[in-house]
Amino acid sequence: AGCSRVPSGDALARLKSQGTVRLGIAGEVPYGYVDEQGEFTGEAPELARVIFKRLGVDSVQPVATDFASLIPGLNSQQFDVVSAGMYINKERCQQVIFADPEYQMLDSFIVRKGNPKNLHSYEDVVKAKARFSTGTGYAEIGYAIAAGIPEDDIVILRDQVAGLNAVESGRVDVFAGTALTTREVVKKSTRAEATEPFAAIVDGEKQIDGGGFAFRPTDTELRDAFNVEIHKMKKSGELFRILKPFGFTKSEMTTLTAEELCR
Ligand SMILES: CC1=N[C@H](C(=O)O)[C@@H](O)CN1
Repeated sequence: AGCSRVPSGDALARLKSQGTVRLGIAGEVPYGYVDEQGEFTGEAPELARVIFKRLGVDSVQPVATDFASLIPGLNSQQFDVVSAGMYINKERCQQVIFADPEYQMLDSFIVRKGNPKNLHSYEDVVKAKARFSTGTGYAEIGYAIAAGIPEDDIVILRDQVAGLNAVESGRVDVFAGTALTTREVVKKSTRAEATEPFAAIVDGEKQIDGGGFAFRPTDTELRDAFNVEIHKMKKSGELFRILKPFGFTKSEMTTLTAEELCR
């Protein structure tokens, strides 16, 4: 305020003086979304509310975009953090920095009821020559390619709701997403179901993903302050209490670190 100056590198001081932090979300239940009452919620925004308050930033403000635009939107200042449960991986770590993950997760498919093509893995999709889809910018694109699904055959959809519609209408056989995303979105459907969660296989290794908050590469102090809080919440059990109402299980809590997931 007034003539006091906040150094551009000090994101936390800037957010404190503004009193609000803008959270990038992708309209994905239960990670970050606006609910039927018009309330902004999700595991990541609810976690952000608690942590930023402790850091001295009182309010959070949503900025909705599609998943593929989260990293570009962060780096072009459209919001201050990505609050969408984004999987931490090597490619993304070259563009943003991550807090340690708040959860770990497997993948799953949305398929037609009864799973007529018997699809339980990316390898099954290849064998059955099934029509495969996933979301724009999703990590699952890479898992499909790693399993041998031709890149040109992958149908890229806006989000999991578009995915459900495409499966229900028979336009595609499968939509891949996080196990939690698929199990949430099929709740509204009588014509589609989610498969059991499974691990994608990349370079012969089973993939366990960890999702966390992303920050601009210059905002290391903000990221570090956020990490201090998240570690305290892991220790006390508060993290699981916040995530549980969004459908997370104990087995989806994690000790993985951003550092190891970035490798
Ligand atoms: C929470 C989430 N994670 C995956 C990813 O990070 O690419 C995608 O499935 C999109 N949504």
